[in-house]
Amino acid sequence: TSATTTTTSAAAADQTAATPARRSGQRSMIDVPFTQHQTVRIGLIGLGNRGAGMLSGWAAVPGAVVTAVCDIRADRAKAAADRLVQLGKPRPTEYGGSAAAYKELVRSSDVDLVYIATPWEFHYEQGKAALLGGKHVGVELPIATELNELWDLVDTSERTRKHLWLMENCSYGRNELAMLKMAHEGLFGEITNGHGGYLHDLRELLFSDTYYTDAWRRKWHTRSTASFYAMHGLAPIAAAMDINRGDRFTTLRATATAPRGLADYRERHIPKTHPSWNETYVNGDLVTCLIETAKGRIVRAEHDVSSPRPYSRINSLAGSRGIFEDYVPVGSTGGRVYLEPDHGGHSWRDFAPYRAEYDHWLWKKIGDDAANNGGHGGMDYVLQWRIVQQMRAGLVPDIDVYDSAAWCAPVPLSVQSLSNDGRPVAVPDFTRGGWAELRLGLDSRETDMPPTS
Ligand SMILES: NC(=O)c1ccc[n+]([C@@H]2O[C@H](COP(=O)([O-])OP(=O)(O)OC[C@H]3O[C@@H](n4cnc5c(N)ncnc54)[C@H](O)[C@@H]3O)[C@@H](O)[C@H]2O)c1
Repeated sequence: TSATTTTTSAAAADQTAATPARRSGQRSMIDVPFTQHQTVRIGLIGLGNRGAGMLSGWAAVPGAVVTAVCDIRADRAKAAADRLVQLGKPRPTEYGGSAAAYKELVRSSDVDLVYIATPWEFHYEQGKAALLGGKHVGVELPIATELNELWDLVDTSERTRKHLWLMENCSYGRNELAMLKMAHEGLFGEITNGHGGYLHDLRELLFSDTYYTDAWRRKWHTRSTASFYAMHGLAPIAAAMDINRGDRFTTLRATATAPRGLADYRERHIPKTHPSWNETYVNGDLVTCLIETAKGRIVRAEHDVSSPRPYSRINSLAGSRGIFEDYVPVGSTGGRVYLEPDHGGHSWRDFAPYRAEYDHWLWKKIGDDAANNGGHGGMDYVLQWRIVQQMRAGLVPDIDVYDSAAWCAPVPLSVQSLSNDGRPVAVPDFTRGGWAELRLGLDSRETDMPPTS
């Protein structure tokens, strides 16, 4: 089987010969530090559940100031500005009232960093516009949904010399970062495989008339069969495998189950007069991607938001000396391990002592602030704090445009593979050969936040 796999994958990987050449004026953004910013001035685009939820975290980070807020719904921009004033912060400029209002924000001279938290369909155009406006850009998941768009964001970042990255908060999860440190310290031996994903029963929210604005997220399920949003679980596995930092994704093959969950939920819970009854759901409930790497590792990335089940990002990593599994009911951290030579007897051990020993410096340093200031157990604030710190200190970002493009590529590649009977398709090398060199990323060395005065 493995011989067949290798041959098929090699054939598919050959297609990466199609990597477009860099145009003149374009240079790699690998290891490019931010220029130093005394204060990081932030402009927010999209102030719904996520954008509004991240507002107080941005405002709380030392050295950050929110100078601009934008939403197509002007009342949301005003509410965000009012909230900042309530928090004792300066009133930001409000942009809103039209789909194009964000274009003024990205051109404004008092913004260094644009944060985009609009529906998926706007990320590419808004992210690109922010780069062209001379801003660094943090984009919610995914940065784009088509391969040509991912390439264009890479190219635009390389031309404008500004960073664009995925706001992958789960990369900063405490378990994920401890797992990363353990991987880099060799506790799993040679890493051979990992699994991650996004398994979140969103059915009630998808059919809510008030949660997702204009039900944008449900509508994606009427358009294509794709792994829309596996990044939360995929990115931490990619980091542990040094993807684009010593290894790279080479091929992807996908499977999808039949779409059953949303229609079944609608049948049981949604009145026949509801507009959703005009919709047909085509995305498979469980979409699985198997991604192979240049070093022969396999990653399984899953996406399911339409089936009844407790939440999980899977988050499991294994190698020649041991295995970690998250989201299992063992101990306080929810994780379990089995590591040679310490463990034997085919029985799992609690992850808690390992998490304590391999706790990432970011959590030791700002874990308490994170717990007070942010959602998702504090990892949102750790991400915000770290970005602002990197911009102020003039550091290289932990997550760059190449990481982001690789983690989001399964969205279009799963469509390609599924439309081709699940055959492997080549994953582009967005680094154009720069992937092979080992370099630090999320597993960073401790640095201090520069003083605020
Ligand atoms: N990282 C995480 O943990 C996390 C959590 C939740 C959501 N998200 C992501 O955040 C993004 C937003 O999701 P949400 O749940 O907040 O959706 P939402 O519908 O609550 O919010 C989207 C907002 O964007 C605004 N908007 C739409 N078009 C716009 C435009 N052209 N210009 C300016 N504003 C515009 C809408 O009016 C709305 O206020 C999505 O990408 C989602 O996947 C990430």
